[in-house]
Amino acid sequence: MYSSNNEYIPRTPTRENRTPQRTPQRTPNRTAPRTPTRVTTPRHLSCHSRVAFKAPVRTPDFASLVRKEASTHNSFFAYNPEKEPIRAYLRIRPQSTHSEIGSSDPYLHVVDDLEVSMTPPEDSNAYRTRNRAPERYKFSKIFTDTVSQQAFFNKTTLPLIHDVLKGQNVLIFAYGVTNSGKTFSIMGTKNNPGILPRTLDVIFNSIDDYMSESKVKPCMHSQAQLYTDKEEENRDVLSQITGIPLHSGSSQNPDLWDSFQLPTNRDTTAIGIDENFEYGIWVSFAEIYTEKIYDLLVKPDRFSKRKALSLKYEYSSGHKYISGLTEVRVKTIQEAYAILFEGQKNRAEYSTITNHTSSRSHSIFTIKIVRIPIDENNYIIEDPIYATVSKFSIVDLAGSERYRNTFNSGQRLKEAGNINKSLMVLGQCMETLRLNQLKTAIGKKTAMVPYRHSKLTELFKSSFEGDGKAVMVVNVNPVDTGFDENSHVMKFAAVAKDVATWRRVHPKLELKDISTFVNKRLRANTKDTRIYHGIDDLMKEDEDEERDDGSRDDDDDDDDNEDPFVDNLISQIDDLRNKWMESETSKAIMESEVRLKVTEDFEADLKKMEDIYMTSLKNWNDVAEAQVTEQTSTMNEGEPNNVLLQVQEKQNILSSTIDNMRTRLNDHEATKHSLLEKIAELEKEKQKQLENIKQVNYVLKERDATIEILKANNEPAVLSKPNEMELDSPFLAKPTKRQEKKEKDTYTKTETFENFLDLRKKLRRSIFRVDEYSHDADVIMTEIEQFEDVSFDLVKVCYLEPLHE
Ligand SMILES: Nc1ncnc2c1ncn2[C@@H]1O[C@H](COP(=O)(O)OP(=O)(O)OP(=O)(O)O)[C@@H](O)[C@H]1O
Repeated sequence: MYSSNNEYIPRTPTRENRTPQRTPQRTPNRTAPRTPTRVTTPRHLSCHSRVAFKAPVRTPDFASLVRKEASTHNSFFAYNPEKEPIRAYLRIRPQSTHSEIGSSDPYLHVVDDLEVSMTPPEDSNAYRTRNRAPERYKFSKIFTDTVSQQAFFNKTTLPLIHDVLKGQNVLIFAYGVTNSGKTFSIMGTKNNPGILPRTLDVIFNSIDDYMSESKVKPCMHSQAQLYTDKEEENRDVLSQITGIPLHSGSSQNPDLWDSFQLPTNRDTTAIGIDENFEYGIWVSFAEIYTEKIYDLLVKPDRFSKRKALSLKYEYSSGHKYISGLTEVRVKTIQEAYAILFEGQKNRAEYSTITNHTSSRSHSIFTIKIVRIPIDENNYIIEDPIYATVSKFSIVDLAGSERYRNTFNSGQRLKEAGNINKSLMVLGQCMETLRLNQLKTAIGKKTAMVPYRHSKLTELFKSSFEGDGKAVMVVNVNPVDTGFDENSHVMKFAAVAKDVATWRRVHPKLELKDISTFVNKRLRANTKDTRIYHGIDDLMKEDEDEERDDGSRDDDDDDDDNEDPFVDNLISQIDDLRNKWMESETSKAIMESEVRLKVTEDFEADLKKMEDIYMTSLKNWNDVAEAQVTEQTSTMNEGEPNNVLLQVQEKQNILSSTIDNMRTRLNDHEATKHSLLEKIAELEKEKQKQLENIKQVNYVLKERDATIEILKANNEPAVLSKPNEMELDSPFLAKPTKRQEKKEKDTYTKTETFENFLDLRKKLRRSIFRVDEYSHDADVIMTEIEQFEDVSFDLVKVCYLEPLHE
């Protein structure tokens, strides 16, 4: 189980009476001898994804049905993804006795168990080109130079062995620059073995009596199949590889393997296994060099070209595997070591032949564990369809230093380029996976991860994408390696650590209804029930070191029956509880993120609305202010505000206009009335005057007639005085003295008067022929008007009106 900071926390021991023994041999004082029906509890066995059963039916062709279903439907496998972050463990190499002690201060400081800080020294590129502040990096756990191989293995790898024996796939890889201690961490030395030999030790220690003899073997990525007849004949692959004659009893005789010089300091740990299975162990050893995959269990031949292997696709799982890679069954730890050493020897020979150091290639040691189920009656189900395959890949990567610092031409450059390419692609994959996680969290489309750009990532795609755990060991050598190189390594680790892989949760396999037609073999009742001191005991020591509170689980006292199956169940419950906690936590985090997002969105919307409102308000204010400013600028102090005055003035003008209009309307009415009255009066007056004019005309006509008569008689005209009626005429008003004088003159000045008459005649004529003499009429009128007291109006009234009548 793992805490939030990815630290492996050992399950609290459930039995107090377990002794923390470290011998690989089982203690002889085993209690409760095993009966063929070992477990009475209904068994729900964890099974690998390849085989999933809900309720197997007793039909002869059930297995073929399952096979068919498995090959056609991926949905057949229950898929329950769980978050599984990549753990990154930092290991700091101790200063070697040969290395020069630098004059400057060390740039790497361990802050605590989880964090280091790196201060760029003055001679580093970072100091010259970037921020000079210390860089801080967090890890799942930091191991300083004093940590032993055993402690390092217990913390980093032991929990993974537990997982792989339970059917999970695991990948552990060491990353760092050359000479940083990768090979030391993975392989170790004869007296101080590293992760890989210890893993083999623990697996063999744990499996012990449950080593499978079945004919089921692993194939492809995670499939199982039976030996073919031909393979059956050539089963001694191990003997072929190692050159040591092998016979059926060899695995029982470790003396045969003495030449391999087994490590002196072997790991004696054994962990609890599920005793409902037998375990077959298969190992392989490969190398990736200049983007080509080679089998390290193939003996080098100086005279023929080394054969590169290809990656192939396993349809049912969607993952890739190295096609044609030798997989050897190992039944004892000696055999396993023999294969390991053989592979290492071949690697060294290859590097001599091809003139490269082994640190220029990636080495991949794979342990495949085939679990063969045992049914309630102690029968081994020897059918590959019921077998599960899990694998533990241990990878020692090539040095991550950048080639421009080390190489400059030819094969070295190509080699370095390819090493850097695969490591660079690994980094890109990690970065893309990390970004994809973020994108998924916010509902964005994810990017394609560039696994196919290198063999290394293509092969381990499955480990980063839901087919097991991935663990990274980051090695640094702060004394001999420069700041820049290690900073690069740290940055890679920081990205990889943020990647959460998703792993399958295997469905349960119910074995009690298994078909009678399945190939079964009664399991030899080899030994009594064994007592193992499992991972709990092992971790107890570390726990005591770390947590000195003296607390122990209460249920230890009640738990007297030693039953690995119960242990397993408890372990599963613990795991489930942790997963439940994790899922609850992630759910809560997700909920809070959603809430935060919704709140932020709302806030953003409100802010937008507020902005729009404020902007328009500001615009209005600006306009008003501009006007006021304009006015103010032209306004003297103490003067009233012109805008206001203008408005008031406009209002006043408007109301006075309305008043005026109203008054004028009233006046107009009054004027209209008065005018109408006046018109009526004038009409009356006009009538009256017309009457008078008629009479004057009549008088004048008479006078004319009289004058004509007188003229004819040459008698001086004697004009009678006008009568009363004539005197009443406004035109013949009572003459003034001057007028009297004038009249007198007129009468006396006959000639003038006659001119006048003449003119009058002309006038008559011209008016009579209006169009023809209109011009003359005007002239005449002007002349007439020259006479005193004679106006056009008078002439008109006197002479024209009668004409029109
Ligand atoms: N934790 C350690 N304790 C003691 N010695 C160590 C430790 N780590 C590394 N060394 C020693 O440092 C030297 C270099 O280590 P190692 O060969 O493992 O480096 P490397 O990173 O694998 O290099 P390369 O990439 O070239 O293979 C070895 O002599 C090794 O024994």
